[in-house]
Amino acid sequence: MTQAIEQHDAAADEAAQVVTIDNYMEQPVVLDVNHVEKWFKLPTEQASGLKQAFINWTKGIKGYKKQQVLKDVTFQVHRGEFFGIVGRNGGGKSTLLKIISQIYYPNSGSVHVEGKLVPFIELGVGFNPELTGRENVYLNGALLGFTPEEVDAMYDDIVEFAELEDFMDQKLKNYSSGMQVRLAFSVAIKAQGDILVLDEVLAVGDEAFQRKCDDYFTKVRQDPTKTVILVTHDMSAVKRYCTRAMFIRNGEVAAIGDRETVSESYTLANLEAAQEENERKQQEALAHGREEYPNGLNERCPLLRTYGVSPLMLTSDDVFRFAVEYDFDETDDFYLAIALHDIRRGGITFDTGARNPQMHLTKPGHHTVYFEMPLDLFNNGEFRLITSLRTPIPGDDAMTDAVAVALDDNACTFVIRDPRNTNYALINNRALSITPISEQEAEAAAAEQRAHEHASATTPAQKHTAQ
Ligand SMILES: Nc1ncnc2c1ncn2[C@@H]1O[C@H](COP(=O)(O)OP(=O)(O)OP(=O)(O)O)[C@@H](O)[C@H]1O
Repeated sequence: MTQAIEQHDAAADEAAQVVTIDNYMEQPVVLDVNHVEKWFKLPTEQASGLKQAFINWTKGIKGYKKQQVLKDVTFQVHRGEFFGIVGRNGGGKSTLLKIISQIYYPNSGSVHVEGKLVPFIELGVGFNPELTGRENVYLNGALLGFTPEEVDAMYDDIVEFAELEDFMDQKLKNYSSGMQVRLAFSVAIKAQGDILVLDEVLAVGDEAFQRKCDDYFTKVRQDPTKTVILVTHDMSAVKRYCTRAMFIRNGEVAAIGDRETVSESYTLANLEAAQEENERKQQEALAHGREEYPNGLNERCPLLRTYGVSPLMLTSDDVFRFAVEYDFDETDDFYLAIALHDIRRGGITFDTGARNPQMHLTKPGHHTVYFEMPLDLFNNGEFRLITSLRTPIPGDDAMTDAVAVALDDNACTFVIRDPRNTNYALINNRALSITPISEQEAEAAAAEQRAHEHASATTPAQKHTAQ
């Protein structure tokens, strides 16, 4: 009995040490990034010879332009944290990881690392295709600063995790790319480092290996001595593992803090960027004419797009206002049909119907129409409005032809993020509630409903007779 209690206490102590958003500040800082700036010189005008170089110099032409990739990046990671870094392509995440891993040096600012850092940021670095799997493990171990004896001690573990027991004496060049990734990743995580730096590793390997990585991350998250810094585009990975996260946008820290807030800022930035990009493409197409039509559009209807007029991230209290821009010149009798697609849960949540009188359009040509939709029923989620332009089929009151559909970039995606919405259901608990009642209340209410049903089923004439 005493032993059982002791065991329980030990487990409780261990659990108490798991680093979370609430206690990470109590842990020592293991990565301190201070005002880091990084730029690259991109060549502009090549000097073809000494003479040209001299002429360029006299004219003050530098022959390169400075591309600033990181701007005043400052953050700290504490021991035991699982720290996520997110951002769009080209935002500077990999460059930051390379600076943290001392592959690049910053142009200004400083990085201080406490403990042994193991990077897994680019496949192939530290591996030689002409060597066997076994030799590569030792080579990589040496590059990470381990002695051959230390690699001996972890070798079996690495091979077992990679599930490559039968292949270790084959040359790496004969491995499939998935096998190479497995070996490299196994070395990185089984090497007994203090800080593991990973770039997009979740996107590699087959399903079974990913599950294994998933188990590993779940375990390492509970270990207060191991720190993980993970760059990913996968918001579900951020929400599953990370203590905290940081969003890097155009080389700057756009958001840092709890994983929900950061992944929301990232989602919003993506939605806004997609909408801006779509707008730009439309303008370009209108100015220069189209060579080919986007998915869903055609010569008859070269433009149909739905876009948010309201912000794209809203709460259940908001009303979402959006616009549908179209270009259709054939008839004065056509309709829009709008379907609301629930991206998170799947399926069409709502559909206006193909011949909704409110969606009847009468102006051919290039126009924009505006709509509003209250969101008070909905829970948190991501929703996409898919619009189609339809013409009635002559002689049929119900059927229509879909002339064009606003899909992909032409559809509009918005998200509802309301801190009051806590469950997964589509309809929020202010729109619909399920409340516990007693058996007596249930029986009494049901009896009343039955009596009411009976009374309304009885015709007035019968009622009269009964009286
Ligand atoms: N060695 C280099 N020389 C010149 N420019 C570079 C170099 N490395 C990165 N860049 C530039 O720096 C910018 C940031 O790149 P980086 O790879 O850090 O972004 P990222 O956020 O990791 O993107 P992704 O998600 O696509 O991996 C890009 O514009 C890239 O072209």
